[in-house]
Amino acid sequence: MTEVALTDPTEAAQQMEKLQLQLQQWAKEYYENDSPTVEDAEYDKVYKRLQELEAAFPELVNPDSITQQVGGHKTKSELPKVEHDVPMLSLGDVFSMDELTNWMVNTQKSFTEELIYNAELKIDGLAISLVYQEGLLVQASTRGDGNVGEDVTSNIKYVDDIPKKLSEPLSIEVRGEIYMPKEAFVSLNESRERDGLPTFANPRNAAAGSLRQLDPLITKKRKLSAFMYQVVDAPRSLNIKTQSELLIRLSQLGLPANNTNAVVTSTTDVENYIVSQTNHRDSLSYGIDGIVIKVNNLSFHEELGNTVKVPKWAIAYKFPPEEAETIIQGIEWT
Ligand SMILES: NC(=O)c1c(N)nc(OC2CCCC2)nc1O[C@@H]1CCC[C@@H]1O
Repeated sequence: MTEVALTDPTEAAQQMEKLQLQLQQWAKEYYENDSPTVEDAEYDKVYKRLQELEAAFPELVNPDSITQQVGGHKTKSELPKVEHDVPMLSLGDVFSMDELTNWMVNTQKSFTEELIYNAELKIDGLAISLVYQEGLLVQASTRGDGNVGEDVTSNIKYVDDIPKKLSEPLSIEVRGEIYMPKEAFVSLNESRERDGLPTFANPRNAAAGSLRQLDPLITKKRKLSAFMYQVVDAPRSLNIKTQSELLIRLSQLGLPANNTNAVVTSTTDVENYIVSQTNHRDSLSYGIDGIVIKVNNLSFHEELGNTVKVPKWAIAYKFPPEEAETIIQGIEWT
């Protein structure tokens, strides 16, 4: 729509107030939920319109306007798109031991030999794909919708954990989770409070918001880390047979892999692992939102296959949402 040139200051003030509130709402969605409801282009258009009105009526500019905050507005991240040759799947969820047991019983049905599982912490971050050619990192991309993600190659070089060069000249695609350590999250939000900027709702959103930046120097200022847990077509590309071996191999290559996994067979083993890791959760320097149980034998992954969105050979046991400190704990028992 062509904007009508406003001449009446009262009308201009009302329009500026309306645009200001709209932009603040969109910025909040982007920062706090990492789930913007508008395309970047729409945000830019409204932002520019507010700037035009502020230029035409400088006496009406609101000092709290999003245009007046240093870096307050979103950097428009129209990152280039990357198509994933092998879709980056999500994970099916279960929320109780009963459901998890049912899943394990069902999965076992497809095999005569007793299945062995690899239990892993479910890192609360965002999934990433890293393409190495002859050992050199050539591309990094986010999962996106599973088929198309965003190219974050220029930002990933500021994630210290991720090597630019593997210890062997391998050409592989490695996948894992980018996360923001708990401490980095707290200090980032403290500095944003000080600067009057919107804070991030949780470390996962902070990691997503920090990685998916058009300006790599913003990513550079944010402390991001990573744990890798998959190599596409590992049996052929690495001659690896199990998930637990894969995690060891990733470390040997110089990639960050989480070593608190456990090779388990029975539901009792799984339950013991879940209980022990739940107790250990608060002492971790990073957020976890559950436990991932995977069939350890990689050749069975092909046999079990995937649905459109999730693998049939893995499941996520999700922790109950963290209770805010319950009142009881806050009461000084006399
Ligand atoms: N967040 C994690 O710690 C994690 C993990 N330890 N292992 C996997 O295995 C993948 C392999 C194929 C599908 C799931 N996925 C994880 O996170 C997923 C990635 C995308 C959605 C979940 O966050």
